[in-house]
Amino acid sequence: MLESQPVTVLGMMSGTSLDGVDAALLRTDGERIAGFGPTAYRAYTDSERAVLRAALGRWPGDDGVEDVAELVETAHAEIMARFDGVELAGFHGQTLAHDPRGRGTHQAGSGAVLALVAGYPVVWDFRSSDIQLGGQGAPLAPFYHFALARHIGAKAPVAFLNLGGVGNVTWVDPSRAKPEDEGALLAFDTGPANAPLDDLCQSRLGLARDEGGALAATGQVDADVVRAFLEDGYFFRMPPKSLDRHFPALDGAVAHLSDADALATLSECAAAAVAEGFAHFPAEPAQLLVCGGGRHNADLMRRIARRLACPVVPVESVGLDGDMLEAQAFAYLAVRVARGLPTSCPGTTGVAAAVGGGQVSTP
Ligand SMILES: Nc1ncnc2c1ncn2[C@@H]1O[C@H](COP(=O)(O)OP(=O)(O)OP(=O)(O)O)[C@@H](O)[C@H]1O
Ligand SMILES: CC(=O)N[C@H]1[C@@H]2OC[C@@H](O2)[C@@H](O)[C@@H]1O[C@H](C)C(=O)O
Repeated sequence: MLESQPVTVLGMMSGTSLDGVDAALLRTDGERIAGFGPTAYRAYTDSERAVLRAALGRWPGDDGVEDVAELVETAHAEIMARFDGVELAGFHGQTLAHDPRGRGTHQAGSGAVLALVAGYPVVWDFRSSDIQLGGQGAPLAPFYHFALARHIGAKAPVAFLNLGGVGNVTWVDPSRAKPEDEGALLAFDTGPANAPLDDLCQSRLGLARDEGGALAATGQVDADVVRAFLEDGYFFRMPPKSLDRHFPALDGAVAHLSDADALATLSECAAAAVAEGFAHFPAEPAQLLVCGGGRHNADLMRRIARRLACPVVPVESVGLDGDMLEAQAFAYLAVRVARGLPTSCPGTTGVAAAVGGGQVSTP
């Protein structure tokens, strides 16, 4: 176990949007944030992304999964080589499938391989033990959100929203001493966010995304589609709850619409899902701090803000880096795992009691 002194830890996240690997250095003792360090991004090439996309929904042992793991490890080894002075790393891996109450969760890539390549310990497989103990295995960033809320000096409850391929929110009461204390955190996945937008851009337009939401902003929302979407059972479940990247209720839902109308409608669905999530919060947050690539989508941000009473602002407004926050989260969680501290609790994943998830692999 590490001493309770800050260490220099590298966090790496390859998210459900399949855009690339984010990496960030953090100085932390796993409780307080002592400082932020350099960051790096390694985009997947079009052909790598096609391989990842084709592997979505696959489980360990399925055809081709070992090749995907190797692709993920190679991309991460490349980004690790760009950092000096790293004492420990947190490696999330690439989620290919997530079914917490069924087959479990599958993050491709081995931290044991990366520890050998890098020559320092790597913490990985963050989600399995939470699921084994009855939790959702996601979201895991909330313990880091708690540390951030205290780091920015929040005095009243605030909420973080990550707009990745999937959306997830964390309501934080910064007056509690520890993240696992009752009432400190409530977190869950809100619903699909950018993934359906990207998938539509890819399949209809051959584009990776709708830059800034420009095309969606010119479209008309089909309110019937949004209404039907909100009738999905997911929105009637009490949190904590988590999602796979694939949200079946949206399959074919906008097939009858023009490109612009389809994007506007999917964007409105993502915003409506966030607003539905707000209804579960114990109290209105002072502000909604948004991270993840979706905060660059002005159309989506406008739609979310229109549906909420509190200010909706990018995390940059409180001095944080919204593109690297999840990578930092896995750096922070890695130190917690190394120190034997919990990384999830009933309020974040629904696990029966606070638990630390993750394996530590040494070179
Ligand atoms: N300028 C932009 N305009 C529109 N969308 C954008 C922009 N920049 C990023 N995005 C979208 O943000 C997403 C990437 O965000 P991010 O890297 O936070 O997601 P992720 O970490 O892969 O996903 P998750 O958090 O679900 O694991 C992509 O879906 C991309 O289309
Ligand atoms: C299984 C999985 O990879 N889930 C991701 C995904 O992307 C966003 C949302 O769904 C969240 O639950 C989670 O990632 C973040 C980093 C988390 O665990 O907090």
